[in-house]
Amino acid sequence: MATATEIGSLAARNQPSSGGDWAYLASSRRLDRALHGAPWPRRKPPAVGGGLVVRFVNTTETSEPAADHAGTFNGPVIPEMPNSSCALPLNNYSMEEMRVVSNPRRKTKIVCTIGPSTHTREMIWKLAEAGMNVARLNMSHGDHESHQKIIDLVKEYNAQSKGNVIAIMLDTKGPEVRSGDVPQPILLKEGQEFNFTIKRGVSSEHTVSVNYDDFVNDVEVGDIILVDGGMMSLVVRSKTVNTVKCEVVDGGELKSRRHLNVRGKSATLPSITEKDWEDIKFGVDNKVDYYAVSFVKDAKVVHELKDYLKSCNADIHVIVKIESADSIRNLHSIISASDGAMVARGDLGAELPIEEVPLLQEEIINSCRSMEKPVIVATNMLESMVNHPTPTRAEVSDITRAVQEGADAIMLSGETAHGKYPLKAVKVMHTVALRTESTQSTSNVHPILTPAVQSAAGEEFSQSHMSAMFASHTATMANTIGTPIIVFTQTGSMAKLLSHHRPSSTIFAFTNEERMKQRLALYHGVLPIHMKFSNDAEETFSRAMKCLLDGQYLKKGEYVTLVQSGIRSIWRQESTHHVQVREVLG
Ligand SMILES: Nc1ncnc2c1ncn2[C@@H]1O[C@H](COP(=O)(O)OP(=O)(O)O)[C@@H](O)[C@H]1O
Ligand SMILES: C=C(OP(=O)(O)O)C(=O)O
Repeated sequence: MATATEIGSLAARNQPSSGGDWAYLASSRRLDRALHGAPWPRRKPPAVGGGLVVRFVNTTETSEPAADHAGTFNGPVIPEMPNSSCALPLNNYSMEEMRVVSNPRRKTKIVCTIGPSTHTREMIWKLAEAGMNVARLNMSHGDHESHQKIIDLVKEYNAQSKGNVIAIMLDTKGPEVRSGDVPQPILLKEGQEFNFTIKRGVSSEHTVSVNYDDFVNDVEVGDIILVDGGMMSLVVRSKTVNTVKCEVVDGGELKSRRHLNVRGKSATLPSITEKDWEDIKFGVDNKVDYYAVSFVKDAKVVHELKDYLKSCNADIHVIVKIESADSIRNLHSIISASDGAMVARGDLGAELPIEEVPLLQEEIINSCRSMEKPVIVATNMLESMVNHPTPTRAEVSDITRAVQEGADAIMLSGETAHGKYPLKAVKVMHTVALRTESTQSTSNVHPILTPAVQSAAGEEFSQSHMSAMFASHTATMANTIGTPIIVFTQTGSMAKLLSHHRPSSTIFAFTNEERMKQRLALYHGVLPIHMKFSNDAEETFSRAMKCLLDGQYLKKGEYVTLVQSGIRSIWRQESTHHVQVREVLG
């Protein structure tokens, strides 16, 4: 174990970067060379993480289907070491990724919606290697058979890869209103009359079905109907028993199953519909990791779902989608009842004025952060990449903003579900997130102190107060001395708490629960690793160190912060929490 003197000298050698990586690059002739294609000079990385590291990297190209030619980002997963009980992915970087990074591992996680462009074995593997951390199944599309195939493929990937892990998120359709299926897109022209009917199966030049029987009752003459969050819009001119007659305001191509929102109104449907309950049962049967619950109006529905899950002994976490005026009104209670939230900007920006969306995004992220819940920013992040191989600069800024605001994860929807360039989209997301994170030195990442930590002083200390305090201090200490954190967890609780405090280096979360490894894939900065725990603490620690050394995540002589804590005590007899700084021995 490192002595106090050793730790002191460690801190002195590792000042956090202050000027930012770009400032360093820009002031250097290396920028010239980078722009003109000359090779980068090799530079010795500092002995311990925390300072700037110029990585010299190899070009990695993989063969891609169709139009998409992205390189791998998480790198190939190394085969299991003969003498090691775990294996980890190596970080291989493509030429385009050559840049100054202070930490080569991305902390912000990437959620990919799986659809027709990506539902094959080959594409799921490639998405995983390109940086996908969570696979999202949107139950608004496809059937149980097609979703089952995707779940089986992700599980097969997880079983094979060992070093990498993909969590599965089932997104409920919810009480959303959609137009029906159309054999081919219907062209809507500004000024023309167009009708929505509650009769099923209608699709003509002038009329399409709506999947919601009360649609005619809910809308009024003068209401604005938004298609696909405003890509097209219509004004209601009159109604009959079955039909809403409109005039097209902004035209476009109406495809199958498009979102319909009435500006300023929520549908009067229950948050969890009959179809949702069937899909939820399907999720229980398949042991998915997360539900993303659409159109949550209040905390009651979250409690109802959680009670149901408890009754079937299902350990599935509930992410609430914040996408309606009602969910904003009840934001605090909804998030507090949940296990995390998604800023579902598509419907949010249709129900509420679009200029509110960025402000609400920040508010939702801050609410989640203050309640120690993970938060996902979703929708349109790289929308132009559905059809184009490169993003708009505004989209790049959008990713940067979500990362700077502290989101745990950022999400791709159509980009990976039905886009032409799914792998390139993941690659862009990865690169932009990584670059943004590289500018976030410890000095500008302020952990949000939770009420538990803030109120702990002077109050009676509960176990959860103690854990929150402990995580906060551990993260601060690891930042100060510039060490990675190794945590041993059965319930995931201490890994999540540490993630909440956003330490500057990776949190290696060792768990003996396969399920926990999958769940932790969503959390900011956490690299989950499954490993059998021994009854002997020392034996387990050295297995973990060996595993990280084999995976080249640690080097001999480096220091690590090693944490034992959490709800269920492992190995500890007298202390409730335990942190040590250790030197990695070869
Ligand atoms: N499982 C699926 N099967 C078929 N198409 C899908 C599937 N998942 C997503 N898509 C397609 O990708 C698009 C974007 O995905 P997403 O944002 O999740 O859906 P939406 O915008 O319709 O809510 C969908 O509109 C749909 O065209
Ligand atoms: C993510 C969203 O929901 P969905 O894609 O399920 O409609 C959204 O509305 O932004």
